[in-house]
Amino acid sequence: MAAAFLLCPRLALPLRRGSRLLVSCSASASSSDAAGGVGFQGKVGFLGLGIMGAPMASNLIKAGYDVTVWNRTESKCDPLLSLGAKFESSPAGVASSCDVTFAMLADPESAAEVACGTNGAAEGMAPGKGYVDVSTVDDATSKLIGKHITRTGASFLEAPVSGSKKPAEDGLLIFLTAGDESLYKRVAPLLDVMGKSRFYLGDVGNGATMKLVVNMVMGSMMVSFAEGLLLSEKVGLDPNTVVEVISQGAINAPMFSLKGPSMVKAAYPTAFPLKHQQKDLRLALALAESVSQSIPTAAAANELYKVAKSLGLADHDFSAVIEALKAKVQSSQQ
Ligand SMILES: NC(=O)C1=CN([C@@H]2O[C@H](COP(=O)(O)OP(=O)(O)OC[C@H]3O[C@@H](n4cnc5c(N)ncnc54)[C@H](OP(=O)(O)O)[C@@H]3O)[C@@H](O)[C@H]2O)C=CC1
Ligand SMILES: O=CCCC(=O)O
Repeated sequence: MAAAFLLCPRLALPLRRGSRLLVSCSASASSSDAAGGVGFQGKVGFLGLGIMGAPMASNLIKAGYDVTVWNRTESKCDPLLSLGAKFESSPAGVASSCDVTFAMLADPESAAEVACGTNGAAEGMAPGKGYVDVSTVDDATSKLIGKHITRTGASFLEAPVSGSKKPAEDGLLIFLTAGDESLYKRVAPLLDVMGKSRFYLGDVGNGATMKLVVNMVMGSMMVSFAEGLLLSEKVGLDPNTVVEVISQGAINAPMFSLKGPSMVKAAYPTAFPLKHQQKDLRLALALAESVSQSIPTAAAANELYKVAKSLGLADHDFSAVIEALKAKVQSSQQ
């Protein structure tokens, strides 16, 4: 059914328009966007300048937007300020001085604190403004944040992202949005600066849930890959060849080709911190529990990420989970 597909110009891939999903893709911030709007007019706030937030905000500044930033550790604002960003000393200050404010925080606790706490973004919100939370959280947290924002008269959109540090730097993220559809359309030009595609998934909670499902799969895939690399070494194969063979076959995934060579060298330069992957598995397990769904593979993977954290690897890349497997092998040999 040719009519069911859109062609994404940046990917040259067919994208399916499902009955509930609106999948859009557009090439630049200033061009007309696929939702029918024009480039975003107004001031943009950005809260949370970690591995993901810093390059996302940086891309907005480079695209010519008027961006105001805040980060708990203030010094992380400096590189953005040298690119031309403005600074506010609290999330409330950013929200009150901007038309739309994005937030990219570590976890449910920090996302809720920054949005709803003292001097939080909600204190600076008002009718006509928008809040877009791009952090990975659970649906209950997203709904809580949405409630605090919308009771000020402002609009709320959740928009967690697929894609890691490099796609964030390259403006190639995938946005999983849900919530206020008119805010979605309004910020589409901004999403298109930071990403290569965007999904609108309906009610608040659907974006958060979609993100957890995707990261649950990713966390388990990484553990399985790590097991394969270790097993190959144990039986006398070259794990580099395993990476190469996998890259040419049906189970090829960019993640394996990207992380495999450094995993073989026991190097884990952080793109996606292991502590965040474990957080996502923990949240996915709670999600599964809420609907009495069994996810035994993800549960086993979660245990390994917990072991890796206890080994001091929380801030390493999540591929460092292979070290938890190595530790298990060592302890079983003693
Ligand atoms: N890295 C990745 O590949 C991806 C990450 N994500 C998700 O995006 C989010 C951010 O990830 P990432 O940038 O990697 O994480 P980082 O750990 O690099 O950054 C976390 C950010 O949250 C802030 N923060 C943490 N705790 C608090 C708090 N209590 N109050 C205020 N601010 C706080 C940090 O501030 P400070 O600088 O002061 O510590 C920092 O700005 C997470 O939800 C993650 O799961 C999604 C897709 C990919
Ligand atoms: O949440 C992190 C996702 C990382 C990725 O999609 O590569």
